[in-house]
Amino acid sequence: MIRFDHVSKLFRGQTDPALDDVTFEILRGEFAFLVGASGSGKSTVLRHILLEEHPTEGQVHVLGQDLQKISLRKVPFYRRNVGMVFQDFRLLANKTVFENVAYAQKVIGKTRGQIRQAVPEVLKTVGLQGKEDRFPHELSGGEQQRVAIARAVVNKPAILLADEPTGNLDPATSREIMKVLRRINRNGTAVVMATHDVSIVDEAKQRVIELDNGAIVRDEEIGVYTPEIVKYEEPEAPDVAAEQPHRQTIAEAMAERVGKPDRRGASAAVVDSPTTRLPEHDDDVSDWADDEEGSR
Ligand SMILES: Nc1ncnc2c1ncn2[C@@H]1O[C@H](COP(=O)(O)OP(=O)(O)OP(=O)(O)O)[C@@H](O)[C@H]1O
Repeated sequence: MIRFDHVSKLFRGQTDPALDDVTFEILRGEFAFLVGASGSGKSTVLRHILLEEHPTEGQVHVLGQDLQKISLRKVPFYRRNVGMVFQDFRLLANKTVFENVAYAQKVIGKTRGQIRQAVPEVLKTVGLQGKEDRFPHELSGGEQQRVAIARAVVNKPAILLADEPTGNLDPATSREIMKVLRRINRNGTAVVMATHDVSIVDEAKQRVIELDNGAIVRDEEIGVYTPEIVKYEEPEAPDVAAEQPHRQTIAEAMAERVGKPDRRGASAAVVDSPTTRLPEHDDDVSDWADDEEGSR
């Protein structure tokens, strides 16, 4: 559905690439987080998917199309498949909730009847029923973001891109917005979300792709924001006794002197000796156990 093949991006006038040999694939209906420090390249990845940037090297395929081959004329049609939400909502201040969402339908030529059906439906999905006539300044931040999400998905795009959608919201409101995004994802829309929100990522248990200086350094099917650092542990002290070369016991030395009896005889002869070593074979161990028992 979304495939980056060795994508590098060097912005004009820059010496370091914003994307450095980035390769990944996001499947239909997947939910993936993009994480990484500020400037690591998350927004640049999203802007490539939205066809706002072109790679310096490599290819981006979305919905089976090589984006480099889409003619300028077809870009608006392509973008209907990709909804986008931002940290700062970007609503039209002089339009109501209904009008903000309806606008996305109007520009692609939907009829009034279609709009009258689709807008209330999507406002219900994002939990804004009853607030159709409010203006953005009459809404909380979380509600404004719900409007922005409704506007982004009203045309039923296959992909929803979200660039820090919870960046301006408190933790409880962020969680609510996450629920809305998960609901949209469950309805079949792939969601790619760039975020710095540690608890949102940790709680979601979804795919996590981490960028560092434009390169992918981690891609986990079910990831967290920061993987646990593996603690360094001192290696266990070696088992000195086990590593010592075989030292002849008194019994063995005596046995050697009087001819060569079997090992059982030798062991049995020195059962109380403090210098006796444990026998090396299983049959010898059971013999030892019997002898120990008997000597107590
Ligand atoms: N239009 C541009 N011209 C030049 N450099 C740019 C441009 N857009 C982005 N960059 C640079 O590319 C790098 C990646 O930026 P990007 O915005 O993708 O990072 P990010 O991970 O989204 O950061 P943040 O978390 O702060 O949003 C940065 O070094 C940035 O300065």
